[in-house]
Amino acid sequence: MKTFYTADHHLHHSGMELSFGKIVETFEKPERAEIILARVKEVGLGPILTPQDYELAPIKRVHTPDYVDFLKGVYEEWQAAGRDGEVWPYSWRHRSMPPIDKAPSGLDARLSYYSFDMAGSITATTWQAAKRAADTALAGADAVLGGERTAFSLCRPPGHHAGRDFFGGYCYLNNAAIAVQRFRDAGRSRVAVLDVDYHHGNGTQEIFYDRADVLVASMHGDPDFEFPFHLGYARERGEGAGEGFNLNYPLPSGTQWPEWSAAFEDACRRIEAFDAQALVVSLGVDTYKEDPISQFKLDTPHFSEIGARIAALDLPTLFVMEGGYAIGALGVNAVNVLTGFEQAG
Ligand SMILES: NCCCCCC(=O)NO
Ligand SMILES: [Zn+2]
Repeated sequence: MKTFYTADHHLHHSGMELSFGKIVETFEKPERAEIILARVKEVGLGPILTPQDYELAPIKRVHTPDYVDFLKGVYEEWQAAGRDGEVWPYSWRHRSMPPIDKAPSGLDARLSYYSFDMAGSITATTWQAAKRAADTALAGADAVLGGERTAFSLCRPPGHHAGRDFFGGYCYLNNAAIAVQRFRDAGRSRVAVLDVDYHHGNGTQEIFYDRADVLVASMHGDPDFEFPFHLGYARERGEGAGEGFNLNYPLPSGTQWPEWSAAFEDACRRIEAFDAQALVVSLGVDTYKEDPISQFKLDTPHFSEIGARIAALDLPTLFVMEGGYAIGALGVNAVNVLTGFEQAG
């Protein structure tokens, strides 16, 4: 299996985050990608390739031009406003407030307009890192389009919380969604997304919510207790032409393999029925029992089983790295999915 990776991910590193009331070192740190890369090398998964620069067109097939322009330029605006350090939004619209349909002009107002939380900041080089993560996903998609049965896009920063025009949850560009659109633009008429990350992929849901050509399935911590809180319920099944093509499997805190795998199996069967021509897996491994910010109880061998079951879908498959923060087990757990896939033959 080919792995696509770029050291440019080091260009993004938020200096802190607010976690359970304390200011801590961010859990989404560069070390994560290095640990996974080391494990890829250790098991001899296959070639490790640097993605080319795909420029902006494929990104703008998913994200709005105004949002892309905002992400590219906001750090410079921040500096021009006489500010130093990192760019942080700090206020968001409440459900009682009248909606607005275009971006305000003020810097802080636009920061709020184009985000939904302050899990991660925007540094001087975050845009470059996020853009290169999107390149990494595109390179993986092109490898699969070029005939590879599967590929691994070791993306960092992750992407599944980023919507058409908003960042949050450590995500700025939706790498998986950009890959999905790449498959669609190459003529794969139906593409499935299987999001196995512990958190609901709210961004991916939002991007494809009104579309019947992309089936999105996600099993995750129930939003009643878990980030991103505001959506991810089973009742959210898509809208318009997309009705029935969004599948949420919210699960309770403490979920163990039997319950998690039952939801996963149902999602796999729905993907089989969808008759997709390609599959994008949002590969988060924060479902692991010792993940510091998550509440599921999967164990390391289970990740191999996940990979084997995905292989049984018998689809051209792109794995796109999302979350996972248990530094000691992150590499083994993530790569177990990939070796589990390959060993299933
Ligand atoms: N305290 C912010 C938590 C962000 C969740 C990140 C993640 O792993 N999403 O999949
Ligand atoms: Zn996650």
